[in-house]
Amino acid sequence: MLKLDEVTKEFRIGAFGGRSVAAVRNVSFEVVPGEVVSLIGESGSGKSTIGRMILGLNPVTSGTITFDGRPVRGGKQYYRHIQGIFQDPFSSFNPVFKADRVFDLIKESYYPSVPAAEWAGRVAASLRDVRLNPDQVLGKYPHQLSGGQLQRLLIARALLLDIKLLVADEITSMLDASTRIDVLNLLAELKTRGLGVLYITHDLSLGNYLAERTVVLRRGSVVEMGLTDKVFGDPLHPYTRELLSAVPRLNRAWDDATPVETCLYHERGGTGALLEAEPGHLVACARLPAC
Ligand SMILES: Nc1ncnc2c1ncn2[C@@H]1O[C@H](COP(=O)(O)OP(=O)(O)OP(=O)(O)O)[C@@H](O)[C@H]1O
Repeated sequence: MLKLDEVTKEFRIGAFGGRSVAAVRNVSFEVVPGEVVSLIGESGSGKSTIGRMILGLNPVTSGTITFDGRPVRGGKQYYRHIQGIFQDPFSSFNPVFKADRVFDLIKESYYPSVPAAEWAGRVAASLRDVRLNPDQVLGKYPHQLSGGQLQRLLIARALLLDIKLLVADEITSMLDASTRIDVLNLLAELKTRGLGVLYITHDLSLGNYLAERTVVLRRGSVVEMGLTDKVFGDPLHPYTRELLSAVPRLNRAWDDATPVETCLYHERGGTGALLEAEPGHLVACARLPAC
């Protein structure tokens, strides 16, 4: 369904754009229908940049991103199948309009000929799908709804389309613990309907809870990926181990703590490409500059 092949993103920086910074380097992975893939890594590792490229909001510098075999192109038809939901639900709503205007916009763009009564029925069904009571959320302004309700409203909006892939970028990080679990359970339920989810998070426990497969990103490069059970149960890259064992410590950054001398592959002539440690479990050499 979604395939990233050697995707690199460089941003021009500096006063006249004279320098560039590589935010994402040679990243390849796939998301298939009915699967949650979690993309994890510390702040600045390139997770959101990948999400934005998939959503057609940032162009790739090199490599390809394809959806059902076709390159990402943005536009109405693309967004019929792929939707993104972001960390701060309030930023997705215009505070001067009622929150349910997001449904009107979908109707105007995609279903102009659907009669109003039928559309109201579809909206109500979609809200119930995300366990919202239409009577409690329709007709309200964004500030009258909670963050969790707004996130679910956005998922309900996506469900009104013929959605196949949801890019969920830190969508639970602003929610309280119980609402977070509700939204995660909702995502878990959606995948049973065949939806693919790219779940972007820096919170390892949430990725573990939800995802069939996990991609670990460090400084724009994939350092390890595979079945979540394998990556979490038998982490091979020192950075993954450090992430998994990390208890926040005020005076110590992850980078300082990463022991690169324990790389399993360097002595075997690792080239920077991911090596298959066991079927479906890939890991990078930890001593190479890209790591
Ligand atoms: N428009 C931009 N121009 C220049 N640099 C950018 C731009 N967007 C992102 N970057 C840089 O790219 C790198 C990756 O950023 P990105 O937002 O993808 O990281 P992230 O893993 O999502 O971080 P966080 O978890 O904090 O959101 C960072 O170094 C960031 O400063």
